[in-house]
Amino acid sequence: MAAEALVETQDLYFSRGRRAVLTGVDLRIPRGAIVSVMGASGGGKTTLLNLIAGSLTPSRGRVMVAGQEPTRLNKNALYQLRSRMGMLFQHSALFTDLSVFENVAFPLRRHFSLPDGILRKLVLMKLEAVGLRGAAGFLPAELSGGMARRVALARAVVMDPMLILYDEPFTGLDPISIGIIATLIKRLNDALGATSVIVSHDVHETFSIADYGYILAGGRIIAEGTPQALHDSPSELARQFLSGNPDGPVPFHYPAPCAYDRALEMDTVAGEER
Ligand SMILES: Nc1ncnc2c1ncn2[C@@H]1O[C@H](COP(=O)(O)OP(=O)(O)OP(=O)(O)O)[C@@H](O)[C@H]1O
Repeated sequence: MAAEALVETQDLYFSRGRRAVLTGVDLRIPRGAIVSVMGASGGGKTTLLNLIAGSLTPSRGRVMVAGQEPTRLNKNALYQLRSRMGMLFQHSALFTDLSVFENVAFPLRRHFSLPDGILRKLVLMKLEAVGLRGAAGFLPAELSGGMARRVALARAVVMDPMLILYDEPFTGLDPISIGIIATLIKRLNDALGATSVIVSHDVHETFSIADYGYILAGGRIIAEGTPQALHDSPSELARQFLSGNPDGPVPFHYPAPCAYDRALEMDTVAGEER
């Protein structure tokens, strides 16, 4: 991973109230790469994407995107930086009362005032790239889940972003649609000369397109490397996650805060004594 980093986090901490979500995350995402972030549910992956997008502010440490710290930028500069990022979330989040064409056109209309002909060409080009030019006039309700995800992908890349953030892009899709989305992520990253970060639980599909991966657990990175190196990782946690094994270092029970746990125990004891 010698290429220049487009995204870098250094000693990144983030807390929600008294709960530490990220505790010292160092991550490096080279320009042009597809990098996956995996880990157990609640491990802070979406939080990490939000920190990269500048929607959350680190409690400590920093996030650099294209040499800038998003949360130190003024409103205008952050808006400019965000306009160079595309985001795709698991629920596709299409505007239900807008056509497929208008959904994809939305970011362009918001940021630029383009002549109709150019706007039309840009939107249809992206719909063509995801194989849905023929569905331009449909409403989201007329699309299958896989088609809706492809429209959301076209919308995420309509501004030719330098960075594309994917949060669970495969969730809820059938195997064929998952394969199509994975292929499109790779193809679009290469065609646009972009950089992609994929948060996903789908190890097989994500590793089929990722150049490098990180595994988050307990707020830290516990393993990193190429997909092959991660499969061979000596970390028991990493192996448990990648194999989906219910038995291992990741506990089944969500840890209750100590005071609450003690209070529950005392309640039970008191109840038994009565
Ligand atoms: N808006 C919020 N307010 C309070 N706590 C939150 C909020 N969003 C997330 N959290 C907490 O932050 C922690 C990390 O959440 P996050 O969504 O980043 O995890 P994740 O790794 O993406 O999980 P998953 O794989 O289940 O989507 C969790 O403990 C979650 O309960």
